[in-house]
Amino acid sequence: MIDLDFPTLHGIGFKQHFVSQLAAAMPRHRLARVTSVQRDGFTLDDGRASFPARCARFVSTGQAVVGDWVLATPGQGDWWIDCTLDAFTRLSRRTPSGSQVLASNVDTALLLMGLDNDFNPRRMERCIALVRACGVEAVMVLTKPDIGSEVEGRSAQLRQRIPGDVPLLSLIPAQQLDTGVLAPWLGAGQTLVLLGSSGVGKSTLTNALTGSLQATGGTRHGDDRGRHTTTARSLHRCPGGACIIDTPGLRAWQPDADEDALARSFDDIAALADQCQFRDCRHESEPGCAVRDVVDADRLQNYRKLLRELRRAEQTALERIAERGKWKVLMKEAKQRGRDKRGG
Ligand SMILES: Nc1nc2c(ncn2[C@@H]2O[C@H](COP(=O)(O)OP(=O)(O)OP(=O)(O)O)[C@@H](O)[C@H]2O)c(=O)[nH]1
Ligand SMILES: [Zn+2]
Repeated sequence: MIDLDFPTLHGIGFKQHFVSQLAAAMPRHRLARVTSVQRDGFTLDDGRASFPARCARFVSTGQAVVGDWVLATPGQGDWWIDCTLDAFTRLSRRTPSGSQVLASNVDTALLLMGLDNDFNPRRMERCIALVRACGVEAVMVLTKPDIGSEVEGRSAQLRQRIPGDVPLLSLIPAQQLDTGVLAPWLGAGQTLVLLGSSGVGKSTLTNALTGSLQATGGTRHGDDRGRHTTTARSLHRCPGGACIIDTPGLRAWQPDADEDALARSFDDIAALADQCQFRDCRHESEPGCAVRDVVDADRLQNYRKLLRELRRAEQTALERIAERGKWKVLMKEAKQRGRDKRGG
């Protein structure tokens, strides 16, 4: 077992959860957290100092991501990561080739969306589903209230659409007074990740909360899109003892969820569906539907779309081929019927 300096480690997000995994740790081991990942190495922080490290040959480089806790040993003038501790949350998204872990050991995700042209309730619903499927608390943060349009209408529209237990805040990331509303999530030992499109204000908010100086960028004229100023994820410490993970703007938000996890982000639909006249109601044109007239039509459509994507992603390549084959047969039969009709 190694000596653990709890107050120091707590300042960089260490939790009781990891203690049982340290039974086999050797005195030569240094316990530290990954604060950034480069092509050929990592930056670690043990609460006292930040230092570079590399992955020991038997540990795969992709294994440790920002937010992970690792055990490193010294050797040949470098620090080497021996193992990664099991995380209590792994924030991931689905990608065409499987899934990608964005950050580890995160308590809260601040989902930033601009009240300018960035505003997009469907994307926010996706984002909430993605975060909740990973067991991370979602908090919605609307930025650019000073330059956005229809600010009040848009905020009210979102409040109506997103699950009631997701807090919704609005702030200007650069203003100290504004960022005070985030205090409930910034307790010592907490880790937050900032997610949102490029240019929405993630790095500006990181700077305001940590007092550090991340590069920030402007937005493009005309469409308010960002310039992808941040290119890698990185973990920063706040003076109050919380950690913030800044991320580059994401374009694709594919929840890495199963149907149950997705349904939990749309639990208003599931609850109402219990009252539909037909148990297999698709909430389209069936009589006695309890969902259609109550749930926002666009929200319902978005849920269906997410469900379709998820089912498709869960299909194996063979199932997809079989499905295509089934369609081909059906099309052929339909064509034949057409020909028969014309012929006879
Ligand atoms: N007026 C106004 N400008 C803002 C607000 N939030 C962010 N900005 C500006 O928007 C620009 C982009 O902000 P960043 O913090 O770099 O955005 P980002 O989300 O980190 O962008 P990427 O690093 O590209 O992912 C900067 O010029 C900020 O000053 C806001 O609430 N109001
Ligand atoms: Zn129905």
